[in-house]
Amino acid sequence: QTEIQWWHAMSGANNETVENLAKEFNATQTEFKVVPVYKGTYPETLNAGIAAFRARQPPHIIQVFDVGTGVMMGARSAIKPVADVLKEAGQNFDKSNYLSGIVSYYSAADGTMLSFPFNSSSPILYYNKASFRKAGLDPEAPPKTWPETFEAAKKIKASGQSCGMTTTWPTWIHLENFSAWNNLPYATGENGLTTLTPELKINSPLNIRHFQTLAELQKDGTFQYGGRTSEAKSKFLSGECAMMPESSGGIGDMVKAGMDFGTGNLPYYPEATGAPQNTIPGGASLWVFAGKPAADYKGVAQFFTFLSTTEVQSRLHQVSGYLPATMAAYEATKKSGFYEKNPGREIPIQQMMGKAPTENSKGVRLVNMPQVRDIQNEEIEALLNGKQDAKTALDNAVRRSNAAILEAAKAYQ
Ligand SMILES: O=P(O)(O)OC[C@H](O)CO
Repeated sequence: QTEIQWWHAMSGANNETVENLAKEFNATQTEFKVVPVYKGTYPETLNAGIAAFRARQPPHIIQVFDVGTGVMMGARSAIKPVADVLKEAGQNFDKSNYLSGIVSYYSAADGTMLSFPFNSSSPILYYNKASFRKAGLDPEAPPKTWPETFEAAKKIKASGQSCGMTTTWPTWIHLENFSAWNNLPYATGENGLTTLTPELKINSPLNIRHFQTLAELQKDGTFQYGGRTSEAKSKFLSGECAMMPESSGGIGDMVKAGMDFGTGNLPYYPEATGAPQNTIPGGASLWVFAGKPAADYKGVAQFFTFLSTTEVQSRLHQVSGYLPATMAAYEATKKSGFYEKNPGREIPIQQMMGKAPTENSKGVRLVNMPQVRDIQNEEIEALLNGKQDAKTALDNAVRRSNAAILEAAKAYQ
C-alpha cells in the first residue's frame, strides 16, 4: 500500500473532519492510504512545508492558507498543478464544475488550476444570544454595520458583561476583507493580481477610523484583542466575549460546544460606496509537491476526485461551514432544504458570490503575503497596546510592507 502524506492545519472540529475524510477514502480502496498530519497553525504548516521541501522530504499534499497562494505560485517548480495531477491520472476534471470566484483565485494567469480548493471561507459575525438578551439587545437581529456593532459591544459591556467583542484574524478580516467588503482598494494593481510590486492602500481615512475605534474600545475591555490567527475563538466559546467576526469555517466548534449562538453578515460601513460589496476567498487549498513517483500521483488524484464528489462536498460544507467547492454541492444543499432548516448558513456563499467583484474585491495576492501580515500584526498590536495611534500604525504598516514587497519581488524579476 502506498502512503499519501497530507499535512494540514485543521484543529478542533475541523480536525475531526479531516481524519474522517481520510478514513472514509481509505476504506473505498486498498491501493493507497491517505495519512493526515497536523502541523500547527496555517503559518506554521506553510513554514514546515517549505523546510521539508528544502530538505527534499516534502509531503505529497500540503494545506496552504489563502495568503500562502502567492508564495506557492512563486515556487512553481516545487509544485505539480492539481489540473495536471488529475488529467495525468485520467480523472474527469472540468474546472467549470467549481465555484468560479474560488477557482480563479487558485489558478495561474493562463487558467491552469494549481491547487485544490479544499476549504474556502468567508468571515461572518458570530454572536452569543444569551449575552444579547442580558444587554437588552434583540437576539434575532445582529448588528449590520460597524457603528451598530460597536454600539452593541458598548451596551453589552455596560450590562456588566466582561467583553463586548473580540476577533480572530485581524489582518484577514479587518484589512483584506474590510477593503473588499467596503469596496476600497487594499493595494494598487487590483490588490496585487496584476503586478508583482503593488503598494498597499490600507491607510485610508476609513481604515484609520476603524482601527482607532477598536483601540479606544480596547482600553476598557469593550473590545478584547485575542491573537493573530484563530486564538480568539476561545474567548467567544467561553462566553467571555459576546461577539466575534470569524471565519464561516469556525462554526463546527460553536456547534460542538452546544452554544446558543447566531450569525450575521460581516459588518460594513454604510458610507462606503457600494458597500457591502463581496468578500474574498479565505481558508486554504491543497497543493501537491512535485518530484514524487508517478504512481503516487494516481493516489492523490483519486483522493481529490473523492473530495470533489457532490456527496462529500455537500457534507463538508454543511458540517464545517466552509463553502462548497463545487456548484453541484451548492445546488444539492439548497435542494435538501438545509438553508431553511439552518438559517444563516448560506451567508458565506452570498457574501462571496452575491455581487460581481470589482477590482477592489477579486482577491489579494502578494508574493510575500504571510510576511506582510506579520508586519501588519506587529503594528496593530502596538496600536492596541497603546503605543501608537491608528494613523501611525497603518502608515507604518504601509511603508514597511511596501519595502518588504519590493525586496521579495526581486527574486521573481
Ligand atoms: O479560518 P479559515 O480556515 O477560514 O482561514 C481564515 C484565513 O483566510 C486564513 O488566512
